Amino acid sequence: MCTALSFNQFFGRNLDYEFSYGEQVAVTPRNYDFHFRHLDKHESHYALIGMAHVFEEYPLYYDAMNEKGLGMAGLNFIGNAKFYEVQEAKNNVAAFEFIPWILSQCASVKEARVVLENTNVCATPFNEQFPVAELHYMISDENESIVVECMEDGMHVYDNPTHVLTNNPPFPMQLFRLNDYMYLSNKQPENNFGLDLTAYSRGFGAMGLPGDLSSGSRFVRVAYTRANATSDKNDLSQYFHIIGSVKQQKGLCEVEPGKYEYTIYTSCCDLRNGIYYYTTYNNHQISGVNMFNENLDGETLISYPTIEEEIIHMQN
Ligand SMILES: C[C@H](CCC(=O)NCCS(=O)(=O)O)[C@H]1CC[C@H]2[C@@H]3CC[C@@H]4C[C@H](O)CC[C@]4(C)[C@H]3C[C@H](O)[C@]12C
Repeated sequence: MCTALSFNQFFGRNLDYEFSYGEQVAVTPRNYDFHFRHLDKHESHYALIGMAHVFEEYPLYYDAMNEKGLGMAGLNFIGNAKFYEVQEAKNNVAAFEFIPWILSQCASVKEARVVLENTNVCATPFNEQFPVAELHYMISDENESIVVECMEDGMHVYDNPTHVLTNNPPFPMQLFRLNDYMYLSNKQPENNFGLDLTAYSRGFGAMGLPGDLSSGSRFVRVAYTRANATSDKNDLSQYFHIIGSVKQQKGLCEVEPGKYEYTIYTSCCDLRNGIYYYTTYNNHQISGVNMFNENLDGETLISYPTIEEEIIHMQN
């Protein structure tokens, strides 16, 4: 399972899975040619930074942002995602090209909405080794988030006032479930029993907040956490705490005998400053790659391997 989060200028996700495809922080400069499969288009575009599986110098992005401060992440949407046949009147974009397509030309969610109207996301696989991944997407800038779900009955674009996304079921059902939890509160509850009862510890107001790892429960938990989290000059730290409310510890979700889904990495794009921060399961220290420290006018991909070993700052 995965979770995406946008919190003020910070945007990113937990990547939860039972194995890693081998990913790197990849910077795509403005003159890199994406060779869009169904489009005859090679022009200079916005530069991108994000987490990608790099295959023969091509970045298969999982989540990324561009130099204008727009972010986009793909999360599993198994059994519900459906991509389409090539359609003449539209811009045909393979599902694996969807993140580059949006981020290379849109500076805001508002602009992305316009481009989406004319986009047909196609079921063209990258190659035989990588069949089409069944994903849905969150797109955010500093102010707004939307969710894009390509399904049997067409492409849906939803406003996302929660600024979070998990996996199944479809987004409107996730949102509806919040109705069941509107009583959750950061304050102590009132006693409605007419009996002599006491709230004998702090934190009673959120009793009933789902604690399990299912997608629907993570949605409620992270939406509640984000809705109540305070914001100050330490928002980067706060971002990691909010998304940390739904991280997956190895061993808690067995997907086949002896194989466990866990949070492989957590990313955090600083949309204002072009810095891609991340932590990995075994390295709690935040690492960062600043796209503006690279030559963004180049043509070749720049990538940094993720740091997987714990780095501890010893003080004596
Ligand atoms: C497995 C991940 C989702 C994790 C998740 O959501 N876990 C919930 C589990 S649960 O389903 O809810 O139980 C997803 C997220 C992004 C994906 C890559 C996107 C680029 C590329 C697209 C190609 O077409 C196929 C290969 C490719 C490298 C993809 C591999 C894999 O598919 C990635 C990593």
